[in-house]
Amino acid sequence: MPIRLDDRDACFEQDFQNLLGAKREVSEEVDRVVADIIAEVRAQGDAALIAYTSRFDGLDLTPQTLRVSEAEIDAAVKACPPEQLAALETARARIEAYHLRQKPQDAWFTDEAGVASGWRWSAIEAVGLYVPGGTASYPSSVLMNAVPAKVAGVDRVVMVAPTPRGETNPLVLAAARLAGVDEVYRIGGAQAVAALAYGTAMIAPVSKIVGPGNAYVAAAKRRVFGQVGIDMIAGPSEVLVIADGSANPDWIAADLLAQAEHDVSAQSILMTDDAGLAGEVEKAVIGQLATLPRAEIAGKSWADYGAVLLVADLEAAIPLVDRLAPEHLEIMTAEPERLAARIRNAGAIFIGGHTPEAIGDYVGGPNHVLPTARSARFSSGLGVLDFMKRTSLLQCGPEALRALAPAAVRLAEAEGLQAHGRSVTIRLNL
Ligand SMILES: NC(=O)c1ccc[n+]([C@@H]2O[C@H](COP(=O)([O-])OP(=O)(O)OC[C@H]3O[C@@H](n4cnc5c(N)ncnc54)[C@H](O)[C@@H]3O)[C@@H](O)[C@H]2O)c1
Ligand SMILES: N[C@H](CO)Cc1c[nH]c[nH+]1
Ligand SMILES: [Zn+2]
Repeated sequence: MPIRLDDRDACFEQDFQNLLGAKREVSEEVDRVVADIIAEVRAQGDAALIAYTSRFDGLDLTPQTLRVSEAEIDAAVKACPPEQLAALETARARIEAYHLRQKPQDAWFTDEAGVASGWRWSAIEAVGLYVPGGTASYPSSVLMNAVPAKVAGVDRVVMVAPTPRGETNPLVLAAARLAGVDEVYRIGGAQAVAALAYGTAMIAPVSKIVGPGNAYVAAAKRRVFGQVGIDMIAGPSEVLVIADGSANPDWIAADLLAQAEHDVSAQSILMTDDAGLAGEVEKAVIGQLATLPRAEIAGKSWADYGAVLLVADLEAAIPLVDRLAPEHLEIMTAEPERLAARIRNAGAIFIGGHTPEAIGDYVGGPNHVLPTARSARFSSGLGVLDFMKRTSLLQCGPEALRALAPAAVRLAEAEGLQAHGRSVTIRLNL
């Protein structure tokens, strides 16, 4: 059973802190394993990739078969049912339209001192996309990673995705083709992250790695940060549903399970001011679990990490939501917009009972790669800006330089940096 907390109980604050502190993805053991894997890939390159893929994914590869060939992608596209390809194209077009609006503007202006300045955005040259594939395959995550990369103008988009026992969902490859991915490798886990970061004989390194994955992937991204950029920590999925008595308990249960079925480490939480609704949702979860093919995963996630939080009133829920900083927040209350406007920390907000998070997973338009493990306090979902960087620009003519020089020279003196001062004054014949 999931834990139940009530903000009217004396022990609530302690129990809530325990909930916040529960480690679902970063264990020292996982981190130790990941450190060894990264070291091994750096030392042994493709041989290590092949050995780990055999061990963790049950797939025997050679250096030549690490990469998925264009012919295999052609065959995969042909193997996909047309209605699945059409759904994929619907999703791609909607994701592209949403992300096109995120494209940033360059700027160039001259101020009152006659100094011209501004900034210019440019795409990162080579980016690695991690597409999870351990217990489920994610064509939708291919689109969510690759479409904004292409909108940003990334030259080389490299995708890695594990294929346990060599079984590939053809729609994953079709999505890669549709979104314009340039290279696809059938590797996953920490070893794939290490290969993207450091390169091997067969895989040229990239400058940034993005995308979600399990605890091993999240730990590896943390470890390679600095060698390459990373987007965020997008680990095991989470949903927090805030609901009042007006909400439908069956809908809530379905949404809690939709997240729980991702991973035994996923987390689904219900927060409500209605104890009757809480009980009905718990009952509905048990009923719906019985009919789910992934009941084992979803049931374990719900039992180990699920939670039902009772609050005296919904006003009290707002600071608790901000402290939880969930990946996904669903609001099913009488006035969901009012509550949504007051939340600061959430990766994505789904407003009203007719906006299930699953619509956002596939075809809503916004990105489904979102910060987990409370990192929505300081980071955002994947977007076009993650694939770009900003260069600042500055230009002075003789008059502008003369206008700025005195303050610059004084600051150089204050910092004891003579050469700095001279590099200004030498241009002014002072
Ligand atoms: N936040 C998001 O945007 C988002 C989106 C989609 C999926 N997800 C999450 O992505 C995750 C997908 O997980 P997954 O496991 O299905 O696929 P995955 O691709 O993330 O991980 C599979 C890999 O994990 C490695 N691994 C497994 N057990 C290992 C072990 N004992 N030691 C070392 N390495 C090991 C293997 O290399 C394997 O290839 C889920 O947690 C899901 O919730 C998150
Ligand atoms: N809910 C996941 C993000 O946490 C994304 C996803 C992909 N497919 C289904 N769901
Ligand atoms: Zn999902």
